[in-house]
Amino acid sequence: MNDTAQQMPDEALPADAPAPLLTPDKAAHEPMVVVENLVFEYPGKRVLDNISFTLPRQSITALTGANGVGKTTLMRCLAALHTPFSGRLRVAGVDVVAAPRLCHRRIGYLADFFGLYDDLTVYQCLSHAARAHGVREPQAAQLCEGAIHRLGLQNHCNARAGQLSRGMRQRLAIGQAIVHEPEVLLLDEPASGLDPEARRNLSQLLLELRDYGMTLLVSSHILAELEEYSTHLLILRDSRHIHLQQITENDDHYERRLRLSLAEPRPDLAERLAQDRHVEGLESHEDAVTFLFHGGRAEQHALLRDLLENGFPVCCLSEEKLHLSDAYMRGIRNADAPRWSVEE
Ligand SMILES: Nc1ncnc2c1ncn2[C@@H]1O[C@H](COP(=O)(O)OP(=O)(O)OP(=O)(O)O)[C@@H](O)[C@H]1O
Repeated sequence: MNDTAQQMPDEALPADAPAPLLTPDKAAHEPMVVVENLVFEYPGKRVLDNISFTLPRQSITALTGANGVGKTTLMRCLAALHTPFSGRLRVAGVDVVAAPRLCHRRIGYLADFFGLYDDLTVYQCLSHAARAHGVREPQAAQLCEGAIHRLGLQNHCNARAGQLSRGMRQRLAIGQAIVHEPEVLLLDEPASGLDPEARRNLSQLLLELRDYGMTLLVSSHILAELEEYSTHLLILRDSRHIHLQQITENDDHYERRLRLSLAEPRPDLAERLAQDRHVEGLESHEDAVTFLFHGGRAEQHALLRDLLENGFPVCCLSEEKLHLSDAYMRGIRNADAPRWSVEE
């Protein structure tokens, strides 16, 4: 589908128009998700008040925040299931408010409490979902086969949904959300109720979908699990404040925690490090110091060179894994941050 078609309101979309297939290179200049000044209200209650952010293509963003802050509401707005009071929402190049049906074809959405047709087989569930997204034969059969393969459901095709385990039901529900090969996948608490092995499989699956070209937004309260696959962290702090942070390396500049140890102790080490503007959150340990470093490889090299030139006997400078819970606590606490804060 070309860009002109993307701008068409839903009235111009034939009911039986085939669903668009994943085209990762389309409209590559625009972020995959663009939210500008989003306002949403339930009767008498404003839940989202002027929220703005963008999500890059092929990212996996962990959406988190306190219970009741509005994560599900935000997802439902993005999925064109809630109509905002005001604001601009574009997903995969589509204006969500002007063209919700077209948007549904570009998006896969898994609700926090999803239902399945328990009497249908796995294959029938997927086939029904594909057709509901406007896909016709023979493409529907091809897409069902693709989803079955991608989700490892080969041995369950003829099983009824009602007979599946919790983990397999979750897989099938994700299969229904991706069968039409959407560009954006929204998953609301996808890991709830899954055992550790099923969670690990889910993490692997989400990474594979990202590698396949999808952009994912995943809400969860379980930060350790989000950490396994997320590239970005989106914290809804309250109805008016949202914080976006890149948490894995996809270019040279990203926040990392470094550990530095010396061959012999130097009492002036902390003071020296604190002079570097890229260094923050210094902590002294028995045999090392750790700190957050906001800079690229060149800045890290400059820091090391400076220490060596000033006679610090550096014996090790290594990177520690940055825990999502640290990033979350800093993002949540950062009350002085602007309403839309971004950290890269
Ligand atoms: N249909 C509704 N009518 C009125 N208020 C609602 C409705 N749905 C949700 N709310 C309220 O809107 C706020 C945001 O709810 P939402 O479900 O989006 O939060 P959440 O961050 O997803 O919560 P949780 O982490 O508990 O799943 C809550 O205060 C909730 O009570």
